[in-house]
Amino acid sequence: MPQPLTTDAPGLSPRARTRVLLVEGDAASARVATCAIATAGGEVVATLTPENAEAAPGGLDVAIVDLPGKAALSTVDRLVARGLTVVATSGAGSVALAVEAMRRGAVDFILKPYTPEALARRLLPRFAEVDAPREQPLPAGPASTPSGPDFAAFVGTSPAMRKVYAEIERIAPSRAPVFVTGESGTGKELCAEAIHARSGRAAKPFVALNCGAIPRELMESEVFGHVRGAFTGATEDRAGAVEAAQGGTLFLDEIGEMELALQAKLLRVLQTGEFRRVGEVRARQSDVRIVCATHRDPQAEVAAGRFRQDLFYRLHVLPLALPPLRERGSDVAALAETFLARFSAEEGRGFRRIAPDAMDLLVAYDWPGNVRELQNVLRRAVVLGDGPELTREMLPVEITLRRPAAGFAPFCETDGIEPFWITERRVIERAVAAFGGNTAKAAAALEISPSTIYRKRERWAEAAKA
Ligand SMILES: Nc1ncnc2c1ncn2[C@@H]1O[C@H](COP(=O)(O)OP(=O)(O)OP(=O)(O)O)[C@@H](O)[C@H]1O
Repeated sequence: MPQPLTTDAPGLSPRARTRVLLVEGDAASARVATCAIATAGGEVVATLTPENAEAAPGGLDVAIVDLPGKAALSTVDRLVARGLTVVATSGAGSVALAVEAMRRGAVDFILKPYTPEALARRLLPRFAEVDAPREQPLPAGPASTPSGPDFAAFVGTSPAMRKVYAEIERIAPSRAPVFVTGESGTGKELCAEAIHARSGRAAKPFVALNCGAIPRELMESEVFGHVRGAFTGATEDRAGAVEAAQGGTLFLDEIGEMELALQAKLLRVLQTGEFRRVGEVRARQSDVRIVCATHRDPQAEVAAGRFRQDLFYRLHVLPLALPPLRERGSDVAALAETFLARFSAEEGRGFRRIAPDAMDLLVAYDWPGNVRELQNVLRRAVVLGDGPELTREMLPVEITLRRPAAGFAPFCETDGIEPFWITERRVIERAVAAFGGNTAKAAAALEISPSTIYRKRERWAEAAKA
């Protein structure tokens, strides 16, 4: 009889944590999911591959089941029949499979690839449901305990973010579309999740599609589904994200990357609720709330002819602008401490605090890649170093170069010299801020084209992600 690959984690009280079965054939995904389960307050009792899922032990609360193909649906059936709360996961392009899993009793599905943080956020309410009287768990581990989120999954109490939280509360109950703008990594997806969770649709699916990450030729099928024979490789009928999100919320990230022809079809959904699977004659009726997001200036995209004006006005009913991290003051420190504690627990390191001079550098840095960049900096420091203190030497050079070190000679020849891209970025960001975030006006004042600014920003954000 096949044996579980992993058994009870030592030192965890089985009564205190949600007992989870992980059915996952891919070792890398299993590692990410295990981190996420611990962060959300669960305990992986067994990790099984889909082939040996029959070996699941008793006493489980939740099963997280990857669906590599149709055959795995029978595992969902068996686990649902055993009374487990089943959460399905699947790779891109498997939306139809996930829809079928939900029809068979799975309570949620989560598209891969996921980060540990994103998966943990989705699992947390499910774990809370199976053990309602239990207190909301905090990440386990040796690091200092983070204070937890301040609103939904957001950390931060700066005036700029309090305004965002109040707006989310106000707009969540409406059925109208929401248009979220903000630089890359500011938390636009988190925002969409918070809106969904506070809406009357919270019990229905939240489906996120990143239009920038899906190959153009597959996009229509991912959004609307297709029928068998619609194109080469379409061997069966498949539902798309609109159907998967039926009754719930569809989050379209990087909406500006959607082709104009597809934008017209989305407009029709917004006007009449109608859509067609690719290759299908009859129209279907949808009931989804659309939240979309872009890191670009949408008005400039409309002006440049890349975004349909009629669609823009249909979507831009409830606009929500997320401030860049550099405008959130002390949130940087709160976020850094939260991430240090979280990553230290996940990576089994003993970090407990950030040295004051390292914290000064973090707060002074202007974070072009925003919260995601801060996360990456902390993750890298935790993985490469060890505690108890995170010191300035553990920070990357673009952060430590920001200011001369204490005791730096006042007239040293190299004083104030920095890499060209840092100077360039400062000039551009200052111009954009001076024109209230209007990239087109900032570009005109700098006598460069707006696309140069977009390209450079993308490069800085990519560098921050690397
Ligand atoms: N205020 C916050 N508190 C805690 N975590 C945050 C906060 N804002 C963002 N994050 C985290 O930072 C990461 C980036 O956030 P998210 O994906 O929502 O950004 P985004 O604006 O959608 O980025 P992109 O434009 O690149 O798609 C995620 O892991 C998210 O959980």
